[in-house]
Amino acid sequence: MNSVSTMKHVVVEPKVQVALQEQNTKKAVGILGGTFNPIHIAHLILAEQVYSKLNLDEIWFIPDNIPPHVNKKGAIAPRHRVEMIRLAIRDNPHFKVDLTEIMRGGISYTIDTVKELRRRHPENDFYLIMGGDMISDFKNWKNPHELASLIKLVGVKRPGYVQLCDFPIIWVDAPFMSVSSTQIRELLQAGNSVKYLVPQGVSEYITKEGLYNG
Ligand SMILES: Nc1ncnc2c1ncn2[C@@H]1O[C@H](COP(=O)(O)OP(=O)(O)OP(=O)(O)O)[C@@H](O)[C@H]1O
Ligand SMILES: O=C(O)c1ccc[n+]([C@@H]2O[C@H](COP(=O)([O-])O)[C@@H](O)[C@H]2O)c1
Repeated sequence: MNSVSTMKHVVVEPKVQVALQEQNTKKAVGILGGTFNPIHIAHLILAEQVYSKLNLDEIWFIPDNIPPHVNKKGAIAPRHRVEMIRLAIRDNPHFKVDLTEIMRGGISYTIDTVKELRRRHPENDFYLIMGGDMISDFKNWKNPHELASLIKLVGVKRPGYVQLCDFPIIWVDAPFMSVSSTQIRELLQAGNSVKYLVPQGVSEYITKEGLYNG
């Protein structure tokens, strides 16, 4: 007997039916926040691995306006970071860029973003994707307990970081990648190539706009 004919004999209460329908119609969206200064291959690879392994419908890249971390302030203008994300994801129909944080302005706290996204998109079920460095630091974020109660947390391990966290994390395996935006900025400042570390369109944009020159 196949599963479809088995299902015919299962009586599902109306309340449960609604819950099941809601579950099935909600779009599963992974959100990856970052400064993306600039976006690089590790961002793209980890996003694709999470998309595929958690069977999500979309991944939204959310560039921050002003990053909460003091040491991250002074990133290049949002318009350049957004354009580089657009160029990096243009061939991938399930990757999107979302401008919630840039439009809101000010310091980009994730709790504010998650609340705004849940209000504007009740049709979606959101998953917050974080690299291992973010996971280690998560307890120091603004309202971490409330945040963890509003969204599922997804972690991708990152070399050099202790992946300890008291919050429930869905860990997704991805190739261990030590690439970082810092490393790319340093290579560019020293006049070295970043070919293959960022998509070709991003590398061309950096050259055309003269970004990250020494
Ligand atoms: N190599 C990597 N492995 C796993 N996660 C990563 C990696 N690079 C970035 N991430 C994750 O991607 C998200 C956005 O990262 P972000 O834009 O800060 O890039 P970054 O490379 O960490 O930048 P920077 O070097 O400027 O600190 C964060 O959750 C971060 O942990
Ligand atoms: O909400 C917070 O308190 C908070 C503290 C640190 C980082 N974040 C978010 O984590 C993401 C990665 O941050 P960053 O600074 O490494 O680019 C980005 O979306 C930040 O807004 C959020």
